[in-house]
Amino acid sequence: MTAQPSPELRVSGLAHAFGPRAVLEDIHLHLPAGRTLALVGPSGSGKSTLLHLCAGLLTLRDGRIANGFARTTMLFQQPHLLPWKSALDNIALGLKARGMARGARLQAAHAMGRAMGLDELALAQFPPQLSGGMQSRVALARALVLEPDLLLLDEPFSALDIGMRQQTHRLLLAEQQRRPLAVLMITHDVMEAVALADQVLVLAGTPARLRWRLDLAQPAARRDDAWVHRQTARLLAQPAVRAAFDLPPLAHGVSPADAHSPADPGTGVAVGGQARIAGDGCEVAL
Ligand SMILES: Nc1ncnc2c1ncn2[C@@H]1O[C@H](COP(=O)(O)OP(=O)(O)OP(=O)(O)O)[C@@H](O)[C@H]1O
Repeated sequence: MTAQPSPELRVSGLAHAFGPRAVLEDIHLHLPAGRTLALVGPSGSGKSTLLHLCAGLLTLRDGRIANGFARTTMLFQQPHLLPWKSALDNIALGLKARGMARGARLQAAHAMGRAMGLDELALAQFPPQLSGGMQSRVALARALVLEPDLLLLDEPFSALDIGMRQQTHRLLLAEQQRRPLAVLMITHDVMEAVALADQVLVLAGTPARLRWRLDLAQPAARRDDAWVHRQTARLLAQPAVRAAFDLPPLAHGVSPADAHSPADPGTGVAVGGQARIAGDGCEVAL
């Protein structure tokens, strides 16, 4: 018997335009099962457009998107909960749409809601009675209860405070430890990308292209705040990344090596150009 190949999402040579306006150009990415890929970039650089193309919500103009995952679910910035249904019923909605019997779907929704840190009271309440953080958890539970193997995240944690955001990150990572869930996320928060992702891609320009790729080998569950701060500082010290975000060059004498972590230096690569990585002994030219 031959083993089934592991599913993956592969984007090759993607380009997109809205009318005459070219938005994305020459985009390549690869997301295997169980991994997390984060897209960061300035506002208007096409992150949502790329995510929506991967979700099949927009028609691809050029290039190829091969999504080998069987179940893809997308989580939006707004929780989009039904206000007249309890949190529990909101979590169970997708299962209902799948035709699962009421008893079974409520049981599965209850277990996922509890795993997402929602107590009995919260599960019985209606969305307007819940805090923004709890609403986000309900939305995450509603997505995860469908057991997607690819989760597309369109900044769903952006409205959360830092503590709530970190708790939600832990819940997501716990789910990824349970099963090989692949995550493609976009975020404005470079630190969030570095905290969660195995690979960070920086998108910028008009039309936007991938400008930098950072591979992080340290498992996300083992990254602490200090590690995340160091890696983020190191990423933001790269001239190509600074240019992407329109940040001024660093003052002379400040080196990305200052943020070097011997435990896991990560590997940064300028996409489509020469890359010279200071401080980690890794030099890659594409
Ligand atoms: N449906 C649309 N029709 C026309 N132009 C669009 C449409 N959707 C997005 N755009 C334009 O495409 C560009 C990329 O938008 P997109 O929302 O993908 O960027 P983004 O990086 O996600 O931005 P942000 O970080 O602000 O959410 C922007 O200039 C935007 O105005």
